[in-house]
Amino acid sequence: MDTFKKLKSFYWPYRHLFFTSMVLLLFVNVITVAYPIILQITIDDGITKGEYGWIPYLALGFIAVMIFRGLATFVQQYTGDLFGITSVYKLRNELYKKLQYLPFRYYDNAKTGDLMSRLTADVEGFRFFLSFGFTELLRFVFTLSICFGVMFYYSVSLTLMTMISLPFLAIAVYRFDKLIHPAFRGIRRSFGRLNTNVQENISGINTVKSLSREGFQTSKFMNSNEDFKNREISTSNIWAKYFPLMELLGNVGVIVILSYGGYLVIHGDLKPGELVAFYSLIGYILDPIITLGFTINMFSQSKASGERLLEILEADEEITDNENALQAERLTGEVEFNNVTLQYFGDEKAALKEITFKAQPGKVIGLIGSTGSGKTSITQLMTRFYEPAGGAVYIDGKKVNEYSLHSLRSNIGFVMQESFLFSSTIKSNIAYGKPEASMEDIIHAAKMAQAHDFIMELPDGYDTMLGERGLGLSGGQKQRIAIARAICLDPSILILDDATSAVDMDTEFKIQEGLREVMKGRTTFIIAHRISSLKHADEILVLENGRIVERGKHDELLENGGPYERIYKIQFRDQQAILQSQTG
Ligand SMILES: Nc1ncnc2c1ncn2[C@@H]1O[C@H](COP(=O)(O)OP(=O)(O)OP(=O)(O)O)[C@@H](O)[C@H]1O
Repeated sequence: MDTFKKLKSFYWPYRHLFFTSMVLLLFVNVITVAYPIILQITIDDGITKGEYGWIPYLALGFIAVMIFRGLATFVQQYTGDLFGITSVYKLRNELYKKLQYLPFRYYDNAKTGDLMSRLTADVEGFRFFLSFGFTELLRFVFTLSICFGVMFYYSVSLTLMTMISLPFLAIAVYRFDKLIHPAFRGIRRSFGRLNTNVQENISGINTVKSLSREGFQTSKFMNSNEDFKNREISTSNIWAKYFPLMELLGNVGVIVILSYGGYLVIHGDLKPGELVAFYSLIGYILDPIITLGFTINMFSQSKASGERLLEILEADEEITDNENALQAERLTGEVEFNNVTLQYFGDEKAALKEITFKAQPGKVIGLIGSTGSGKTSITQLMTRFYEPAGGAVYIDGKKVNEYSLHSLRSNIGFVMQESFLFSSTIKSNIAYGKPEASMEDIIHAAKMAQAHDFIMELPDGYDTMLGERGLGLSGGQKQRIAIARAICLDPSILILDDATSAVDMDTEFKIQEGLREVMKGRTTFIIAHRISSLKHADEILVLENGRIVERGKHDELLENGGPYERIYKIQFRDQQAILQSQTG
């Protein structure tokens, strides 16, 4: 019940709907028990005694009871459903909000398909229980207590005899629950894996097709599907074994009524009408007892779903605003790293070691080094995507964690290696970080990013709808829109992480010409593999294995005889080779 207790804040505010539904359920149960009682009176006081005049009145009473019951059932089901739907609406919103604020570290280990199945199938499983499961559990309690009450009133000994099989039934139900709960948890996990497979396959369809791995992907999916199927089969086996057993044990009561009840009637210890009423009552009791398996099953499923939802809700947000966080309107953009170390979760060695540098406002810092040397990691500490394990990062003389995340990040324009474009218009993609931006701001940003001309050539210009992940644009065009997006923020710090790697040299040159204008008054970090992209930087930091191994201006570094010079020579040699092949 811990899961339900923890999720209480989502359904408890709507308890009035739940209690209305429950009171009506009790009412419906009481009325239901009136049927066999009316039947008993009709037989014992009407037919047996020859008082036929009563029968039309009893029939009318019966119709009235049925109408009442129908109305009560309608309202009871409606309020019960509303209870589930409204609770889950709030839960779904909360889950989505939580996902927005979870740190990058969470996503490093999470799988999209699995998260999707939590937000859909698990939420739905939980709703189903709130709407129907609770009601079914209470129906069980109400029906059993009311029916047994009436049965005891008619005959104590016959009631006790009908209860003979109940302890066995209880054992069967208990064992069923013990098996079915883990089985359902397994099904939910397996479904999450299945979703992940589909999602990854669709997202990576280019890679799959270009490497002709369709067969491999299909068999990978088939394995997951097989696992899902096997789990479903083994769960349905549990059902198949226990359901008839529970039904059989329940039916022992019917046999007892017919044999022992018949004996009592013959000896005049029970009236015939009472025996008929008994027979109907045991029918009412058996139904919830037998479906108790189904209800428990639903309970188990929703408990498993609730646990998976709680895993998201309870995940540590880690990187949040500190108390009294500063709301900096506009930073000047002085960035300082003081002996910073970074260790990613699960990694044995540090990704950054003893990083120390200071970037004055408006300066351009170039970061170069082999892949995995830590260039991106440096920039991700400025935006607080991750926290350093040692040392501190300062912006405008204050530690980055002193600012509110919003004010910090809205001062930093980040163009990533692979920026994500949403399936909406180009205009709204550019203005994504600054929704209040005017059309002039958007066009200005696009012009700076050398994107305006190609946007104007598109049929709907800035109103062109982009497909998912920017489908319909070339890699270079997507990147230019991403650059425009960062510029649109008018940030005081601009980070270009391999931002021009997807464009040709000519476009790169043009973008850089434009960026030179953009960089004015902003501290800019350029991560690049091509020396040509950062040779004008005020300071170049050369990284190797998470350490700064060289620093200085382009000309100074060329004289150093270190890694920078080596990279330059390789790239220069390549250029020479290209030129020779073109001229020669
Ligand atoms: N989210 C992460 N979780 C765990 N390890 C990570 C994560 N991101 C980066 N790393 C590791 O940290 C190290 C530095 O990575 P980083 O991305 O900063 O390098 P980089 O110099 O930007 O490389 P590239 O030029 O390929 O982009 C690498 O060893 C990488 O494997």
